[in-house]
This record gives sequence, structure tokens and C-alpha cells, in this order.
Amino acid sequence: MLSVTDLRPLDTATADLSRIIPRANVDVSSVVPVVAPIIEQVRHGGEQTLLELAERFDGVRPPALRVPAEALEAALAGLDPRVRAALEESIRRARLVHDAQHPQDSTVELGEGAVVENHWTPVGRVGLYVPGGRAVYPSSVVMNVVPAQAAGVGSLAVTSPPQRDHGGLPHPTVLAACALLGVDEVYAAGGAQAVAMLAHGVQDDDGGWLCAPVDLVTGPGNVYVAAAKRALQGVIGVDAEAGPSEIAVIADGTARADWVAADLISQSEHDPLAASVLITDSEDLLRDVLAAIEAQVPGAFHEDQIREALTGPQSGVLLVRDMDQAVEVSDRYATEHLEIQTRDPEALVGRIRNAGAVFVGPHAPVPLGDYSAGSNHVLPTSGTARHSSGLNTVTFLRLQQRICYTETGLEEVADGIGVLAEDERLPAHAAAIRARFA
Ligand SMILES: NC(=O)c1ccc[n+]([C@@H]2O[C@H](COP(=O)([O-])OP(=O)(O)OC[C@H]3O[C@@H](n4cnc5c(N)ncnc54)[C@H](O)[C@@H]3O)[C@@H](O)[C@H]2O)c1
Ligand SMILES: N[C@H](CO)Cc1c[nH]c[nH+]1
Ligand SMILES: [Zn+2]
Repeated sequence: MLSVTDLRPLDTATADLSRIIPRANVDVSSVVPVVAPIIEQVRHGGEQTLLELAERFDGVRPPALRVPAEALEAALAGLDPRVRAALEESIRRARLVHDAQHPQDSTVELGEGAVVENHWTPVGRVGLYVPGGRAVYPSSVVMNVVPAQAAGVGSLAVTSPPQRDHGGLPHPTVLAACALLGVDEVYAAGGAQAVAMLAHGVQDDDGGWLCAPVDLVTGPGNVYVAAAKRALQGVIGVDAEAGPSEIAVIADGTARADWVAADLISQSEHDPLAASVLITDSEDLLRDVLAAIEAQVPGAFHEDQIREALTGPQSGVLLVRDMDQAVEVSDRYATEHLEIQTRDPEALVGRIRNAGAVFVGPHAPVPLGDYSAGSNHVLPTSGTARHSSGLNTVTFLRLQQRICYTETGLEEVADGIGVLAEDERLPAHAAAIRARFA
């Protein structure tokens, strides 16, 4: 099902990898003009506009834009106790990991009367997008809300598409997860219209806010969500793009072929555009993984979608000379999730620079991180792991510097500032310093 490319003869440091293993065909820029009219409609409209857009794009008109408190309570009361226990454990672990990500404030004394303080300040109000088109993602409620709370964000709004089977409300487990986390502001809106609602806010008939505008929008979503985030960047801050799931597995001849196959299949059930890539130096493992995939896919719950994802150009097997070439290829590909299933995975992990998250060894499969490892599953896709991180506590913080200088401290650097300002032909800057000593 997966096509095989032999990279052994190639110089993979310079080869055009995007031709060998292209990214899924998700052209976010080309969708920006598609979402622009939706954004404009929401900007000038009110609650009715959002309800009409839900009817058009989700096939159901929510009873109201904001989910009533009783619906959140009812969803929690009706939650399967096993699901509740699993969500609580996932929340507990995620809290431990995300609390540990909070950076320390610091104070640096640079001389007498010369102090700079670094203060980490939470974003004031955030909008958290929880996808709900092809599948629903209560786990993404945890992954959005926990880091925002760990950062100390005071005001959180969650939005998720209305579900036809649930009277136009977001999925009940999504609502229950919000209730478990203490989030009471939840909206029944999905896609570009949800991002626009969060960015511009929605007013009620009296000019009050039904949904007040937020400062930052985070969360994964399809191409319409990503395009709206791109279009509205600047009006709001946004996190890295988290599009169709990606998994790459570096494995050698010691790996369990059936486990590698299961992990590759796991992410392909998200989306026909999901990417599953095996990087191996073992022809035996390659053969066994392909056979295991053929054995495991028939009868799978999402069989058609899995087949489409695994046969797409974005998925495949890359046969490499050795683990050095495996690391080189993996770093250039910069996958969302990277598994290392080799004889000595700890020896390789320190050499990996570009990956959203690295899963080390045979007992750390990606679905562990999707739900319960404590790590975050909202991770950079499409190669953006080269420059961006997954969702984390720092995403919801800003660094504010406080510059605390006395006359003595300023005097010490006054001449230097004057020299630099004159050199940049900005004499008014120099004058502002000189005025203190006139
Ligand atoms: N990287 C991560 O952390 C992560 C986590 C979970 C999900 N995901 C990914 O997020 C994506 C979720 O996508 P999804 O579609 O299931 O849910 P979604 O909630 O992102 O999108 C559903 C919305 O898309 C809008 N839409 C659908 N068709 C439209 C059209 N023709 N024009 C305008 N708007 C339209 C609708 O408003 C609908 O509410 C998947 O690709 C999944 O793999 C990623
Ligand atoms: N693998 C997805 C991120 O790419 C996250 C997820 C949620 N539920 C299951 N998986
Ligand atoms: Zn997943």
C-alpha cells in the first residue's frame, strides 16, 4: 500500500525531498480568498449570521450560539464513567507537564542603577478551537485548555462545530471535557466563521458582547480553519498551523514490524491527507511492515480513509543506507510526530532537531501522546516543525521586559547611546538622552 523509494544512492543533504515525499496537497493560501467573505459576513453580522453559517456548513442550526450552562452540566452528568476517568488522568498528566513549562521571571543587574526584569505575562483572553468535522476531539479540549490554564490566562472561550446528531450543540464529550476543566464559555461554531467570531467578537442586540473578541486563537483544524487564522493574523495572534496528521517512524531491523505498521495506520485514520512515512535501513523490516499493513488494514473502522492516506503521495517508505542518513532525511522532512524504534533509540534522539514531538522507543507510540502521555498533541505539521513548537504553556505567555534605570545607570551608557543614535541619523533619540543631563 505504501510506495517505496530507495534513497541509498542519493545525496539526501541536497536532494529535493519535496519531490520524493511531497506534503499533502493542502494549499492554505488558495483557501484564504474562499474564507474572506465568511470572515466579512461575521464581522458585520451577529448571532443570526453565525447560526445561518452553521446551517450552511455544518448542516444544522444550533439552538443558540453560546452553549447554555445546563447543557455543559448535562453533558458531564451523562458522561460514561470510563471516559471520565480516562479524561481526568489525561488532564492530570497534562497539567504536570504544562505546569513545568512555565518559565521563571528573572532580574538582571547590569551595573549600579541598571536593571532589566523579564516578566512572563499571560495573554488576556484566548479562543480555543476544537475540531469537529470528520471526527470529534474531546482530547483537543484538554490539549488547548491545560496549557492556557497553566499560563494563567484569565478568560478562555472554547468553540467547536455544531453536531447534527446532537441538536446543533458541539459533541457532548467535548462539552463534558470543558466542564471537567472548569470552562464555562463554549460556542457552537466551527470552521472559518468560528475563528472570525473569536477575532471580531459578536455583539448582542443591545451592543453588549455575546462573545467578546479574543487576543489569541489556538487549536488544530482543517484548511478553512487554517486559512481563517492566516487571514486574521494581526487582528489576533495564532499558534503554529496544525493540519492533517503526520507520522514518521525511524526503524531498524530490531523493530517489531506489526507495531510499526499499527502506528503508521493509526495516524492515517484521521484524514485522507494524513501522512505516514517509514524511514528504515532494513529491507527485511520494510518487507514485514508492508505485509503487516496489508494484514491490518482490511476491516479497519476507517478502512477507506486509511487506504486513501497510505496510498497518497504524502505517505511512503524511504529506504536509507544507515541511521545517519535516516536522521538527515527525518530532519529535512521535519515531521509532526517522529517515532524512533531502533536498537538504541536514546542514542538517536539527541541528534534529531526538527520534529514536533519525538516518541522514543517501542513503548512510546504516537497515540500515547495523542491522549495520555502528558505531552501536547497540537503539533506543527507540513514541515513547520523547522521553526515552530507545538502548543505549550509559553504559547499563552508574552515576555514583558521592564527597564528600571536610575540617573546613575543612564549616565553610564548615555554617551554610547548618543554615538549610536547619531550613527543611525536619529538625532532626536540622542537629544532625549542629553536632555536628562542638561
Ligand atoms: N495536529 C493536531 O494537533 C490535530 C489534532 C486534531 C485534529 N487534527 C486535524 O484537524 C483536522 C480537523 O478537520 P475536520 O474537517 O475534521 O474538522 P474542523 O472542525 O477543522 O472543520 C470543520 C468545519 O469546516 C468548515 N467547512 C467544511 N466544509 C467547508 C466548505 N466547503 N467551505 C467552508 N467551510 C467549510 C465547517 O464550518 C465545519 O464546521 C483534520 O485534518 C485532523 O487531522 C490535527
Ligand atoms: N494525532 C492528532 C494530532 O495530529 C491528535 C489526536 C487527537 N485524537 C487522536 N489523535
Ligand atoms: Zn491521532
